[in-house]
Amino acid sequence: MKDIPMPKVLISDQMDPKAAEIFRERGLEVDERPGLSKDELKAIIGGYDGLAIRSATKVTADVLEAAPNLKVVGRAGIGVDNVDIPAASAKGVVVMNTPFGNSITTAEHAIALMFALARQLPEADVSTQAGKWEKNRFMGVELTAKTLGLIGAGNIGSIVADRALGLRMRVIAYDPFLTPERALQLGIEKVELDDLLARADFITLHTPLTDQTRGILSAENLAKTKKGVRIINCARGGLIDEAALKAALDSGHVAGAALDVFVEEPAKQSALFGTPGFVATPHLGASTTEAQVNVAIQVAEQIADFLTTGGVTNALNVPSLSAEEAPKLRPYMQLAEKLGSLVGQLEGQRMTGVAIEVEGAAASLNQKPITAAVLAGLMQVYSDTVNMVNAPFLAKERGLDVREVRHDREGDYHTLLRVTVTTPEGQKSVAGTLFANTAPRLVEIFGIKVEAELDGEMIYIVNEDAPGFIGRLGTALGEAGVNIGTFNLGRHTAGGEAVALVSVDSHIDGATVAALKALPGVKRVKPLRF
Ligand SMILES: NC(=O)C1=CN([C@@H]2O[C@H](COP(=O)(O)OP(=O)(O)OC[C@H]3O[C@@H](n4cnc5c(N)ncnc54)[C@H](O)[C@@H]3O)[C@@H](O)[C@H]2O)C=CC1
Ligand SMILES: O=C(O)CCC(=O)C(=O)O
Repeated sequence: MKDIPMPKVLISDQMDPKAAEIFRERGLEVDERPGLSKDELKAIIGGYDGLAIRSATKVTADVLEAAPNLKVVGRAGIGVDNVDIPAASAKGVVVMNTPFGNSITTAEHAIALMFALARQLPEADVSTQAGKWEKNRFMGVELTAKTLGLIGAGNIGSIVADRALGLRMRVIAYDPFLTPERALQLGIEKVELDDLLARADFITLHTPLTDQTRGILSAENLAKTKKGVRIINCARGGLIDEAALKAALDSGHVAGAALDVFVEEPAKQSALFGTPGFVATPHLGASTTEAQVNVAIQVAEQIADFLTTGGVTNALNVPSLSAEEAPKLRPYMQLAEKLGSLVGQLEGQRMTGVAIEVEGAAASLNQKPITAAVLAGLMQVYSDTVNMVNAPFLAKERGLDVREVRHDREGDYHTLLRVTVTTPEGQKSVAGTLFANTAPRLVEIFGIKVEAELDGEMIYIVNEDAPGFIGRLGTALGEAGVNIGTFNLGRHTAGGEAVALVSVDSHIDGATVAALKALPGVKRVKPLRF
């Protein structure tokens, strides 16, 4: 028996040693190579199944191009702006993050920077250590009873709110996705952006960088802030217009600004450096021992789960599938991929829509991975590098209308999966079940009942049901030197249209297809491969 190679993971950024420990404990090979240049990464990435990163490694389209074996990228942290997710999806690579492991730490950094601004701690420290003792220079402001404006009230923003309320601040938040119920639960006031800009004594940003949030603190919006406002950004560079912030600090409209993140990182130089009231840290938001242990453990567990069990947690481009669900769903996903592949091979690129129906026991399962598996089978007619990750994107790109239907009733089978495609001639459907809950079987093809395993090389034949046909078919295959494995037959009515699904031990070449087509009563011959 051939040995299955052990999956290999590359850790390409500085990461807590716990990550490598977990990979080894889970039976994976791991290399730790932080600080690689892009070319060095491209030169070695081809040998890895998994990549564990923080923010320094840039997983760009050309890095992905150099990684034919890569299956998963795991970000030990939250922001994935250093990963080209559309390119990863197109290549079938799962992208995961660890959305909670460093939230508390980052919220604490925002609070630390708020105190640093309120009491000018960095400048006071430099002055004092220079022997100046400038007690009168450093007059601060109290936080109690001040208004803190959160832009973004997700995981980190909510923790900042909680800590700020503990400091007896008033907290207002601008977040279009914050529900009034959640705001009430957090004890904060949901406001519009202009209201926040006008009212806040301190503003802290906690959104991802998107087309909607880029430059949310633009020159125009900075001008709407209260004179003397202090601004903190521990989220992403690019949320604030850095030139406009510099001007607002110089004019004294903004009393202080603390940035942990910059448009260009590493920020080795910036017009903001040296500006009075400006505080900078080098993207330290997540840099505590606790947070780094958390994210290292989480990312390693998630990557190891995926590579060893198929479990998918915190993925950004594929439906989640817990390590507990994965073994239960695996036979369904095999069945789904086979049915998708069957109908794709038979209908080619003419399909405009697909409906995926689950019935009986299958209806109680997470349907998203089943759908993705059907599409992975179906879309093989367009690309031979398709998998569950890129198939839904490919289907969308091709304008395929995908529908999911769930029937709680049980029909003839305790569990059934039906794939119906829309073609120029109408709807055509195939259905399958699991024997003994594990073995995928085709039970219906285009309205005809059959019972077949879809495996290896097969031939699909449509013929007129007439005596002697099976003998002639067997003879023709024998003359072509093709050995038959199994023979599965089905028909609408006696003497009507019949189908044969024949599994064979070797590839069916064009000459054999032609010989079968020449048999009396044969309407269609299509070699299949699973
Ligand atoms: N400095 C650092 O080291 C770290 C930075 N971060 C960054 O912090 C940011 C926030 O992280 P989380 O709170 O975990 O994310 P999250 O996804 O839990 O919260 C983001 C919030 O932003 C809101 N939002 C989205 N678009 C918005 C818009 N146009 N205007 C206002 N609000 C909007 C969302 O509704 C959501 O509530 C991310 O960009 C992340 O990358 C996270 C960890 C460490
Ligand atoms: O890994 C880091 O140090 C940065 C963390 C971060 O920015 C994030 O998790 O979004």
